[in-house]
Amino acid sequence: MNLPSRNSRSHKGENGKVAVIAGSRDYTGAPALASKAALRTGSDLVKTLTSKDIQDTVASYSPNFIVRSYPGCYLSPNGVKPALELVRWADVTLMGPGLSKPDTEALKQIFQNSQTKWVIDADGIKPAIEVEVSNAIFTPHNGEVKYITDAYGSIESFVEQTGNVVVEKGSTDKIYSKNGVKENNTGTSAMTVGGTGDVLAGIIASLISQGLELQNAGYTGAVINGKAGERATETYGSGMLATDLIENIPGAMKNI
Ligand SMILES: NC(=O)C1=CN([C@@H]2O[C@H](COP(=O)(O)OP(=O)(O)OC[C@H]3O[C@@H](n4cnc5c(N)ncnc54)[C@H](O)[C@@H]3O)[C@@H](O)[C@H]2O)[C@@H](O)CC1
Ligand SMILES: Nc1ncnc2c1ncn2[C@@H]1O[C@H](COP(=O)(O)OP(=O)(O)O)[C@@H](O)[C@H]1O
Ligand SMILES: [Mg+2]
Repeated sequence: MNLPSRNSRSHKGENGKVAVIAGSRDYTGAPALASKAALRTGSDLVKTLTSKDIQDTVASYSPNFIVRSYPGCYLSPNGVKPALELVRWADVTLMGPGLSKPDTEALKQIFQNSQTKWVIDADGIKPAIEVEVSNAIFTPHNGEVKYITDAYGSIESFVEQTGNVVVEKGSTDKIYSKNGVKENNTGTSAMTVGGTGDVLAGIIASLISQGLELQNAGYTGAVINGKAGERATETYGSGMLATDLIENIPGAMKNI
């Protein structure tokens, strides 16, 4: 499995710049979980864009975070400009975790006015499909897959027609791309705890920011997430939290 490599003469930002557009009044954890997971996977810089009402809350979770905001409690039209600026800065943008009730038109405008690589999760999935976003990895759980199958009949025809990659999450993750389907069986049932999908999305975004191709980032990310979950379950059993999983990402990466 090829992981990102770091040369000794790299400078700040060279090992990946990730934008995370996530969170809302309803979910303050998701942006932090995804952002910290991206840093722990090795990206140099992660900038998190969220709603003003939770900006200080998210920033308070770690001095490693760079948190920007748009006015209000949910993504709305006045979030489009800051989002487009952040997308231009980043190597890859993660869109979706915790957005809850984003203004769909604003979300679509961000997708349609950006040329970048995307990781699209949770509340970003349905709008992204509706505007036919490309150059993207989608990370639906079993409930969110319906947005893809309702629109394209099957995940296989979605990836065939769009060239996108899909990580269908579950006890066995299935990674679909034009080259077929790969399975990941790592992980434990303790990973059904809330937030492990937000973590996976951050891991995958980080791997893309460090140079991995979409399909490889999807599969490698799922393996890292599962291995980190196994390590955290050894310590905490079914009391494992998504934050415990994040702290086990570096150890998991060393052993795959
Ligand atoms: N600490 C936090 O801030 C967290 C924020 N989260 C955010 O919460 C929002 C909703 O997340 P979820 O969709 O997980 O939670 P929900 O409970 O809102 O699930 C949405 C729908 O999907 C179904 N569903 C959920 N998980 C499923 C699965 N594995 N298989 C089949 N159906 C499933 C549910 O029954 C429901 O109908 C997302 O934006 C997510 O990013 C979650 O990741 C949990 C942690
Ligand atoms: N039984 C299980 N065994 C291993 N991994 C699991 C199991 N159930 C869920 N997962 C993993 O947990 C994560 C769940 O993602 P998701 O439902 O989006 O969580 P959340 O939205 O709460 O962050 C996925 O990475 C999935 O692979
Ligand atoms: Mg999720």
